[in-house]
Amino acid sequence: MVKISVIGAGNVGATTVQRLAEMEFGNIVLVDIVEGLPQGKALDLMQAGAIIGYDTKIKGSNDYADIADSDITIITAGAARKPGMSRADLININTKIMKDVCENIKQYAPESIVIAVTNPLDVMTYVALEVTGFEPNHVFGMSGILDTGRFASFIADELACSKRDVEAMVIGGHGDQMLPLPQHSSVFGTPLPELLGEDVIAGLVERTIHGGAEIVALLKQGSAFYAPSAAIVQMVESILRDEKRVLPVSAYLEGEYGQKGIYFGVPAKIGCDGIEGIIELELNEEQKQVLEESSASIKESIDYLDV
Ligand SMILES: NC(=O)c1ccc[n+]([C@@H]2O[C@H](COP(=O)([O-])OP(=O)(O)OC[C@H]3O[C@@H](n4cnc5c(N)ncnc54)[C@H](O)[C@@H]3O)[C@@H](O)[C@H]2O)c1
Ligand SMILES: O=C(O)C[C@H](O)C(=O)O
Repeated sequence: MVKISVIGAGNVGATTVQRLAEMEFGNIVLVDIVEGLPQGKALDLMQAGAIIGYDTKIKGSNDYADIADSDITIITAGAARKPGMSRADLININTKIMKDVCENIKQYAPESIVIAVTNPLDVMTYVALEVTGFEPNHVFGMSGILDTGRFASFIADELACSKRDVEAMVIGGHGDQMLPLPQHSSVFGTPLPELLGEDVIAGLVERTIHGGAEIVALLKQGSAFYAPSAAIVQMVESILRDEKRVLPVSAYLEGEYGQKGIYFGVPAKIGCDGIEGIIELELNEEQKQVLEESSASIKESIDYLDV
């Protein structure tokens, strides 16, 4: 039986468990440091199964021994930003949490594929790699599917078309220097620049880049979790069903896109062995420059880390 563990029973963690339970992929363990929180949410989600009609077993726990033999471990533990903060402002508090979580994953679930979600995403995924010592293709981060989903949603709204017919692409770091790619985005095969004017596209790009902050400002407390959990589940599905879908994820680069030794959002083939290939897209000079700036800020944060 497949086993998935979700660390962090907050907004992203609990919503992810809800979606996973409804998909009936396998047994789920939900871990948090707050006593009673994962147990209470697990019980509630188990009871929902009797109404919705799923038999997924969900265990809430404060004990990492319960994640033993997990096939996939998803890390959502950590602080979310408040209005006015950048994701990078979370680096100190969340590095400490990631270290604790990843030491436990290394001890109890050494064969597991790790999906990091905690922000600042690309840097926290690097912490997960360093602390677990797992193979880089088994440690990667969720961000690009979310950013791409936001871009696709804004494109669909602008064109008054179905989101299902929009293919969008966003690469780079999960921060203010992420790079939405209009020429690699299309609606039913027609590239975006043939459908919308430059100014309109620029507006959609800008809104995508600040999509997370827009929600943080509206919520006033916490950050997005419905779209993030949907993105996590898409990654889990591609792994467990060995779909080999090409999805934008934060992957460890070893020369691709001219980058080495950092996690960066790129399209990657996701299957039962985790990241099974990285796809390099054609970029113009201006886009290459944005990627350089984005990677430079990630490298700076990595140099500052104490791991
Ligand atoms: N990568 C992305 O695209 C993306 C999207 C959304 C949220 N996030 C990030 O995900 C993280 C969680 O967001 P959220 O909205 O669920 O926050 P939340 O505050 O609702 O939940 C976080 C949970 O982590 C738990 N936690 C803290 N330290 C822990 C530890 N050492 N072990 C286990 N659990 C611990 C807390 O008790 C809390 O229940 C944040 O860092 C947020 O910025 C990333
Ligand atoms: O914006 C945040 O802080 C959370 C997440 O990274 C997001 O993009 O929604």
